[in-house]
Amino acid sequence: MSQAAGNPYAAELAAAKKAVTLAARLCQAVQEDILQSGVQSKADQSPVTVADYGSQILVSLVLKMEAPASSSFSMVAEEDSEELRKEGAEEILENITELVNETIVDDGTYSIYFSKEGILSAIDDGKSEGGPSGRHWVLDPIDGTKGFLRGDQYAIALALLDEGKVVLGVLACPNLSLGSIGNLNGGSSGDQVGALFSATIGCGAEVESLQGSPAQKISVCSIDNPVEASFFESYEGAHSLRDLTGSIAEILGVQAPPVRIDSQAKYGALARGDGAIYLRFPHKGYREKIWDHAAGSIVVTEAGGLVTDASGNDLDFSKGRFLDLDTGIIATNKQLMPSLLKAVQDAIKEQNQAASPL
Ligand SMILES: Nc1ncnc2c1ncn2[C@@H]1O[C@H](COP(=O)(O)O)[C@@H](OP(=O)(O)O)[C@H]1O
Ligand SMILES: [Mg+2]
Ligand SMILES: [Mg+2]
Ligand SMILES: [Mg+2]
Repeated sequence: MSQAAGNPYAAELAAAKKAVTLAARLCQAVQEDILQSGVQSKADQSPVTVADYGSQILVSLVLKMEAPASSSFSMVAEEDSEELRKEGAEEILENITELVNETIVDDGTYSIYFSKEGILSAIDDGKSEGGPSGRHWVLDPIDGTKGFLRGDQYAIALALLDEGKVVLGVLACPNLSLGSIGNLNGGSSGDQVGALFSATIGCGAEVESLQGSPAQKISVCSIDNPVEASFFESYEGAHSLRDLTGSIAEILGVQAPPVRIDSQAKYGALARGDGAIYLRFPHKGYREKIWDHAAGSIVVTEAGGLVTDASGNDLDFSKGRFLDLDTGIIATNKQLMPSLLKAVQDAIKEQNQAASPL
């Protein structure tokens, strides 16, 4: 049964899929011709490209045009216009404007033209604070910008929060193969690239090709012996503590080396059973943002998996732009979660003892 049947969020799901598919087209065009000159540094020194901004504008445009306006539009998104309003940013603003207008014309659905001022204000559509009441779209226009710049994995990640809960998520992964990327479920369409994952609460998770193919139900792997498991983690060493993830894997008895890829493509791959575990342990003091996990986590939970913090608590997306947790995030299937949680606690204890021996 497809997610469309009996899905209370069917219209929103259709709008979300259309939005990330159009944004993916823009991102692919930019990645093919990476505009190094178009890479900006944000105040926290993280990279942002014309494609991050362009993707954010296209997603908000499509959602405003297509999603039913049951209440006023609210979106919690990663990018804002601050850097683009600064002196010296004229050229990049010009590039974004051109890129967005060209993508809209090529697509042909909308007769809309953005001025530069229109571009700036469309980016700021994403300034909502979210929270526990009402509906809020949650967008990461390019998750894994570092992977995007390297020509590797990235995702356009869009979710819908309803009364503080994630009720829908879509993940466009333009560089992810439709076949398995792990060694667990030996996919058959390995050469085809461009995956679109989607999930709605209570309706399961699916994957289809970004080019448009019938959606197929997906589910997490059924491994219950950690020795047979493999785990995903960030490609970027700075995004997760590898000493800790290494000792968790060792305690569990995981034999396979970690699969390191960028972005929420990790959640998508986990949801279709390419690997069994996802570990993410940022350095102390790092605050996780809701757009880095909202879409990915519902894709995994609707595929039958679990996503929790390091103590086993559900992630709480109702607290605003940040996730309120100070440990890490782990995801796996229901069979492995108890032993994973124990291994996480043991590894953290070991690490704390090593840091302050009696
Ligand atoms: N020091 C850090 N620790 C953990 N995550 C970080 C980080 N610095 C940046 N990030 C986040 O890691 C995301 C990428 O995750 P991954 O490592 O799984 O590819 C980034 O998303 P963006 O690329 O959207 O900025 C960013 O939000
Ligand atoms: Mg970023
Ligand atoms: Mg991100
Ligand atoms: Mg991003």
